[in-house]
Amino acid sequence: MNGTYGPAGTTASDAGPPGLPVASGRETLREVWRLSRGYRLRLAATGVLGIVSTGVDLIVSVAIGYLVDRVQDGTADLATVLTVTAAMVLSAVLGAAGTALTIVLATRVYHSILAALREELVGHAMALPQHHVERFGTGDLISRSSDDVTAVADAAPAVIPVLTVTAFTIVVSLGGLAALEWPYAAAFAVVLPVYVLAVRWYLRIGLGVYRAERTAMSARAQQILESQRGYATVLGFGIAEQRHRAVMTNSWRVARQSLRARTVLSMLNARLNVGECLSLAAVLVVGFVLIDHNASTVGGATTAMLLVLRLLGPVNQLLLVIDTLQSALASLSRMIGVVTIPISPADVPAQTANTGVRLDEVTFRYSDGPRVLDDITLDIPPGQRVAVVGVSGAGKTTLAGVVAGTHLPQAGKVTRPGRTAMITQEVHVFAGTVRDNLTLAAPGAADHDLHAALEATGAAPILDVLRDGLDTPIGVGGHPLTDAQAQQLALAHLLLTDADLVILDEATAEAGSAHAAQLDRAADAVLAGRTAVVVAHRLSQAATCDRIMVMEHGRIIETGTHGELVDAGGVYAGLWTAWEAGR
Ligand SMILES: Nc1ncnc2c1ncn2[C@@H]1O[C@H](COP(=O)(O)OP(=O)(O)OP(=O)(O)O)[C@@H](O)[C@H]1O
Repeated sequence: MNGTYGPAGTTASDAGPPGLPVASGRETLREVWRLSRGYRLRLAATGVLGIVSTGVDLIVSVAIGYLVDRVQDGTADLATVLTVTAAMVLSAVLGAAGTALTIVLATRVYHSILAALREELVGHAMALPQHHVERFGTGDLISRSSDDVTAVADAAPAVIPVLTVTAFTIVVSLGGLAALEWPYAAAFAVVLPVYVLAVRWYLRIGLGVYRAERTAMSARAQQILESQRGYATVLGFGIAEQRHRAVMTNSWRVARQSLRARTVLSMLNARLNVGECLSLAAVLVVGFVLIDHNASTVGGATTAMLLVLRLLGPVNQLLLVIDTLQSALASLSRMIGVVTIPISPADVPAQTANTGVRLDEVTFRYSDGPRVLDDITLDIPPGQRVAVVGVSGAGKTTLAGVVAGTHLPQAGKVTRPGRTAMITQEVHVFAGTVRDNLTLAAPGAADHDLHAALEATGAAPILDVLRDGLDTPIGVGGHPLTDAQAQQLALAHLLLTDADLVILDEATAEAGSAHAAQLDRAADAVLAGRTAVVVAHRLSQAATCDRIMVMEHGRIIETGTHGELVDAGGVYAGLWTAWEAGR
């Protein structure tokens, strides 16, 4: 594991629950350097433009010094003043234009690299085995791919102009001071440690404070998410008050961390004021001594003061945006932390060209809980449709997850075809049009394919009630769909993906209802000609499968066709009798 787990830089009391890894400074730099691969030429060109623009801009300070000397020795005439003024205006305009262009170019590269990182983050998060995500908490993952990305993106307008201007101004101004008279550069250099110490103090304290703030925000997001997801449970157990208190506690933690961050910022400001005062005084004293010894002119001292003043502005601004920079860096290290989680080959189930499924002595448990799947071995030949039945809690959904590859077994081996698709009990409708939802995993599908899939799964009538047919927005903010419609749409989507192996773990539908019959027909259309594992909540569905596996306490206790199992008079026969009686 590359990253360090848990919120770096926080005290035990701040830490909250263990989270996804946070990348160290070195890892963050390495990853950013790697991501910048395609942009390095542009970055170099931006650097050259920045240095030239800053150099042109500094001509103003030199020109003012020159004018002071000409006025002092009485050689300044109107033509000289006008020429120097024109040169100053021109250099100021060219310098400003060049700096603006530098900032635009730097911002583009910044956002391109950020977009590449976000793509990698989302891709990596999707590839993480579900048990990883469950262990660390989806709230943290969501916070990193939303809040943290926003923090890094929002930092751009504040940070990039200052970073670009400061970096080039420091280099060019120090060079200018040294070229003027080295003692001027030395005077500034003597005060530089005050700034260095201020920055080091802030980096030492600030980074930890900002990470703690972000971590507290993640914990709060996780709390709120869990309370919302488990709303029915919260109401059912009457624990709303308790959940409310937990969210309040986390919100206070966020408030405390934010207060700490702002206090640290005020203390930084005080240090900056001291630095500014000392640098101006140092250059003034050096200028006085040099003029006194005829080693510099008044114009030279004026230029030196102007250069130092120019230097102080960006340096102070840089330290002030370190606030935003720190926050962005903390977010960046959290984003990169996800990217650096290695996905070992063991996390990816073995794939086979064969379209069948094989499980060899598979054992699975959730975290440190008891075994939910206990030494399961099974072989599903290509094209066979297998139903998994059993009482609630027997391990059916878990088995489906292991076959689909979303759960990684602790022991044993799973082999499945590459093109696998699954419908779980929670069908999610993405915000977008019906077409967007249907083509998510089948981007090349034409409209007539979409209509055919909807027809085959009995979902075509959904379009009749939608104003713009396939173009109607659904999901969050769009036309609301019933659970049954969402499920039918998911089945149509599954049909379009043309997977070799289909795993169905649909939500239960009341036996004998029109909805149940509809879903059975839709499932039939989707499963035709494919290898399939069906978690059969309706035994009518199991009865039509080629083979039935009965699960109990994480083990397969019976297997056979519907007829064989009914005749055998075992557990399945009992379930079937109860089912028939309930219809
Ligand atoms: N995410 C989880 N974390 C911890 N334990 C879990 C998790 N999901 C399921 N379990 C436990 O694993 C066992 C098997 O659950 P599973 O959902 O696989 O059973 P099932 O047969 O599909 O039940 P149902 O028909 O009610 O969906 C149960 O004891 C359940 O409490």
